[in-house]
Amino acid sequence: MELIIVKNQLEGGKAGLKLLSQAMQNGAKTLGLATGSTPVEFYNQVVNSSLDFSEMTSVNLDEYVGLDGSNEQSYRYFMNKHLFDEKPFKENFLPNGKALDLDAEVKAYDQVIANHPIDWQILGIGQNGHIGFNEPGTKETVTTHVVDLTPSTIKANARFFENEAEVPKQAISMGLATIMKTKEIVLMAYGKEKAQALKGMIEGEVSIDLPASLLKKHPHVTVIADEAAASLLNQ
Ligand SMILES: N[C@@H]1[C@@H](O)[C@H](O)[C@@H](COP(=O)(O)O)O[C@@H]1O
Repeated sequence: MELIIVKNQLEGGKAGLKLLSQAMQNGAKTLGLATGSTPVEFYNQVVNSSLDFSEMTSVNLDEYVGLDGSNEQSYRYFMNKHLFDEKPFKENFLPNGKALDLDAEVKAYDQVIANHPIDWQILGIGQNGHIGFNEPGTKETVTTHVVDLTPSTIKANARFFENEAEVPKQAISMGLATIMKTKEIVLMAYGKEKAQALKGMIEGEVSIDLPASLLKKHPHVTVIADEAAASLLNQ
């Protein structure tokens, strides 16, 4: 696991863009994308770059159950706004949060990923160490699945909604096994709220109590952290 410490999110976005450009030069065709506040500056950098995505495919990590793409809090809406409207891809996949049959939807999404193996995956990290929406205690072997969000994640994500009661209680998320299969991972962490999770991930034992720690077993992970997120590290 390689660690790049940057001054702030802007520098982190630039570092991420550099890694993405290299991956695309090396033939990456399918990008695994993430939402949340963490990758916003990275997407800004991408939008302002000369990179061309017209032959690229994207597969997103997750989506809230019950929200469709016209809902401003949906991850589809977020991705359109921050990236896809500005940089058209050949195709963009996200789980369908409005699917009537969620079992069928998770199977269909696994098939999408099987058809488009992810070359380069971007990740944020939850304050409790979740990646995607794989909360502590999730099985390491899961692929796409429906998740009951933990109270702490609902609370953390409430800032994007009018109030906490509006936050969906479930999401569809790529599983840990899916994430571990991606060829290259870039995880970004910014702010002191992420310092504890980052320390646990980098310096702690591999444990499902902190899902991001599994990434230690992945052969190609780069962590981009700002000074606040890296402030508890022993170095
Ligand atoms: N499902 C998303 C994750 O993909 C994201 O990495 C994390 C951190 O969010 P933020 O970047 O806003 O801190 O929480 C959300 O719950």
